[in-house]
Order: sequence, then C-alpha cells, then structure tokens
Amino acid sequence: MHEHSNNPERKLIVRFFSSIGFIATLVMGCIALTNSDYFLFFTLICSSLIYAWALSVYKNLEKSASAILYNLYALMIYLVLTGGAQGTGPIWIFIVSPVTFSIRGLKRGIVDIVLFLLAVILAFYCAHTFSIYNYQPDQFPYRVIFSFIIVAMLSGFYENSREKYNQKILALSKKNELLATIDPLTGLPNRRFTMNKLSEFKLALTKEQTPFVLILCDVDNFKKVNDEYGHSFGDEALIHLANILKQHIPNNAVASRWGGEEFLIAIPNVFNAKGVEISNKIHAALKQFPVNTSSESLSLTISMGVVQSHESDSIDIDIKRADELLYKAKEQGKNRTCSE
Ligand SMILES: Nc1nc2c(ncn2[C@@H]2O[C@H](COP(=O)(O)OP(=O)(O)OP(=O)(O)O)[C@@H](O)[C@H]2O)c(=O)[nH]1
Repeated sequence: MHEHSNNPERKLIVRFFSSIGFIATLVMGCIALTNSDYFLFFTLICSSLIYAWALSVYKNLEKSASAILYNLYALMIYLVLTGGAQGTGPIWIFIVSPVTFSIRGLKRGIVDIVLFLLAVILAFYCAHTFSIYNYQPDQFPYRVIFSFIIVAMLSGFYENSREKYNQKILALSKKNELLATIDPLTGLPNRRFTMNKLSEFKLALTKEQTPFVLILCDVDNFKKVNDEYGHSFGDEALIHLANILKQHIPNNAVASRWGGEEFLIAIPNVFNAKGVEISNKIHAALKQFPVNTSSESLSLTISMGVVQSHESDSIDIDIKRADELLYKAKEQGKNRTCSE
C-alpha cells in the first residue's frame, strides 16, 4: 500500500472522486443516449459502473484509487482520440493532474501524469494519423498539451507545498502531544501520562494477573527548603530527586511528577517487597548524593508509601492507600517508608 494513501483523508478523497466520477459519467452517458451516440453511451456507462465499484471497495484504498485513476485516464484518452462532443473532449484532461496528485501524492503522481501525458500525445497523433478526429485549428492539440503541462506543474507545486505543510503540522502535533505528557521542570512524565500507564498496568493485573506496585513520595519539609535556600534551589532539588528516582527504578517502571513536591512511581511485575527494597535504595541514594549548587549543598529527604495494587480496587483507591501510608511515614518522623 502506498504510504501516501494510508490515512482517513485519502479514504475521503477516494470516496469523493469515485462518487463524482460515478454521477458525472452517468449523467454524460444519459446525454449521449439522448443524442443517439450509442457508443459513447456504452463507454460512459461502463466507466460509471467502474466508479461505482471503486466506491464500494473504498476501504481497499490502493484498489479503489487505481480503479478511479485508470478509469479516468482511459476515458480521457478515449475523448482525445475521438474528439468527444464536437471536438471538446480534450478539455476534460485538465482534471487529471489535480485528481492524480490528491490521490497518489507527489512522487507517484508525477510518474502517473508523465505516463498519461505520453498517452495523450499518442492519442492526438493517432487521431490525426488515422483520421479518427480532425482537430481544428491544427495547433489545437499542441495548445492543449502545453496548457496541460502548465496545469500539471502548478498542481504538482501545490501538492508539494501541501505535503510539506502537512508534515510540519504532524511534527508539531507530535511535539505538542509529547509536551502535554511531560513535566517541564523535571522532564518526568506528568500525572496525565501516568494515569494512562496505570490503566494499562491495571488491565494487565486483571487480565493476566501481572502484579504492580505503587510508591508515592513526598519531599520532607520542602517549604522550609524553599524558604531557607530560595525557590530556584527548591527547583534544583526537585530535578535532583527526579534523577535519583529515574536511576533507581527498573526500565519498565514509570517515575512521574504527581504534583508539586509529590512523585509517584509505578513498577510492573513486582510485589510489595520489591517496592520497599527500591524505596530503601532511594533513601540511601539521597543520603549519599546531596543537592549541590555552586553555593549550597543539602541532603534531601523524602517519605514514601508503598502499596501493591489490588485487583478489586480502582486506581484511585490504590493511590489513596499509598497516600495514607505516606501520611503515616510523615507522622512517624519523615525520611522513611511505610508499606502494607
Ligand atoms: N521550588 C519549588 N517549590 C515547590 C514546587 N511545587 C511545590 N513547591 C513547594 O512545596 C512546598 C510544599 O510545602 P508543604 O505542603 O507545606 O509540605 P512540606 O513543607 O514539604 O512539609 P511536609 O510535607 O510535611 O514534610 C510549598 O512551599 C510549595 O510552594 C516547585 O515546583 N518548585
């Protein structure tokens, strides 16, 4: 499948063009019938049926797109060859480049249009050589071909800008999506991202009995840190803590900034005891590595509540239990972990 056509926008375009093609060829077929032009009537009805089929298989984009385009090309070549109604047939070829580019995209569109152009030149040549239709004035075919090339180039230029613009928008929205899930100060995932991750962990617990542990952490006496050392030192302390948390959790775990000076760690595939072991390593690392700035140094301490998620409890209840244990750790004198 061509990557350009692999999205809902392409499906819409394919449906749109197959519907337009179906209606237009059907109406033109009926007009040909009233003019007693039976061969043109038969050609247009066949074309209309192909468009109807393309519409019915629109979910298979490649098939549907090829049916629309090759049907269109065949009809255009027929019109050029026979002159259509009183020699006006070639006028229709100008719709080919916008339709081709919007269905095929730029690169493949150029290939299709060059091949189509060669077929049109051949059709004009055959019409003249075999006296199928005698275009008047003689320069008419040259003018049509020349203006077709200009229209094709303009459509290609437009498609090129459109694709570049789309890519920019896509990159920007990906970047924004990422920013919306990351805490700008610590670079850790934020609450929103973590809630989604917790839902995944909960699903794995209920479906596959994969256990997971939550560790809720809160910096001790952080108001005092801010008051004594300043707010920017407080910020440095949070960044330092975030780095320590990242270094001490398994790769498949998530350490997130839950809000303010609170952090939540979620570790899949482990039981409570492993959560407590990790929390003890974090306490030790904070003791070993103080927050250092050019002028200040401080050993930060945190309190933690560790719980194992219960299959029967909601995520909110799990977090509430962790919060109760964290509160207990604070009550018992801080710089410690309480678990169930
Ligand atoms: N520097 C800085 N401070 C923050 C940030 N977010 C929250 N705080 C501060 O964190 C402090 C939290 O204070 P409290 O809730 O009283 O808690 P505490 O002083 O740590 O006391 P305990 O939790 O009982 O140990 C407040 O002073 C907030 O202003 C932040 O992003 N940067």
